[in-house]
Amino acid sequence: MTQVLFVCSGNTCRSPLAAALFQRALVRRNLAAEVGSAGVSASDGEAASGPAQEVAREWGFDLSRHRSRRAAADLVRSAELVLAMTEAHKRQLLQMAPEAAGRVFTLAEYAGTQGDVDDPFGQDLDRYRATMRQIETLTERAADRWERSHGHARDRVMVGWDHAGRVLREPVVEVLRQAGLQVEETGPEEGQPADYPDVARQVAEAVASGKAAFGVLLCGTGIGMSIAANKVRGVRAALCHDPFSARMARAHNDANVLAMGGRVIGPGPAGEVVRAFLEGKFEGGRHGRRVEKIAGLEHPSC
Ligand SMILES: O=C[C@H](O)[C@H](O)[C@H](O)COP(=O)(O)O
Repeated sequence: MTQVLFVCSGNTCRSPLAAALFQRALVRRNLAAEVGSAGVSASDGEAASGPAQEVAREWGFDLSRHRSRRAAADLVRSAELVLAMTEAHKRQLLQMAPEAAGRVFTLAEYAGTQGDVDDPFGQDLDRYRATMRQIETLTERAADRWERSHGHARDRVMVGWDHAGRVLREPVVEVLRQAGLQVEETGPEEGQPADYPDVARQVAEAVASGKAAFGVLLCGTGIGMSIAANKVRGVRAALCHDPFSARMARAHNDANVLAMGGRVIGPGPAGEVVRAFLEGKFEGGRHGRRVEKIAGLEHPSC
């Protein structure tokens, strides 16, 4: 499966160059992903254009075996991330596969900036080189972002508590460490009070920014923590006090924060809930569509 798909018009120049540069940026970061490219108006089976092959060679790549393919709806739907060279390509992709909303960006947008990647088609070699440099800058930044969400952060979890949730801190952290995860902790010392929104905010922002793969929040009931964490864009906090709910929170809701209450559940059962949360795997499919709709609620249209 193509995990990261770069898309331009004909898939003979910009997108194969971007795929090659992004792949190299990942290798340099010790990361691996299936990277591919396609074109919204491509014919299948065309070689990369002569000048594209030439600049690729200058940068140390061999595009001679590249063959173009059309960015069909299935390909777009199945990719984890789709990076379009221009806003127009992005619009076309979303028209073709609206359910991919939230996974389709322009390359510049995903790289934290804006603008289209220039099309050098029919221009001299210097224009191709300029485009290559532009893509190189953007793919480096895109790889940094990919690393934040897929790199070492994959093993990092943040646990936060207030005075009433502190009782669960130890069993929760122990289960996470046993699972081989790196745990970052935040919360008051024994006997010190804390306002749960302050703690929830720290953990939720770490998750939303990709610094932590997920978070665990502990207060008296888990309710305040879950309400507060869910105010942070990109966070899906689930309040769970039984293993079934915890597993389903991952499987159906792709929850990235687990909230529990130290006045509701004991240390042993809390450990079981964390184990179930870790075991749960997001099922995608119809659940993916629904999670996209949750994300849509974060960007009201009026
Ligand atoms: O939802 C909120 C949490 O359960 C808090 O931990 C709780 O409200 C703290 O209450 P108190 O300040 O009375 O210990």
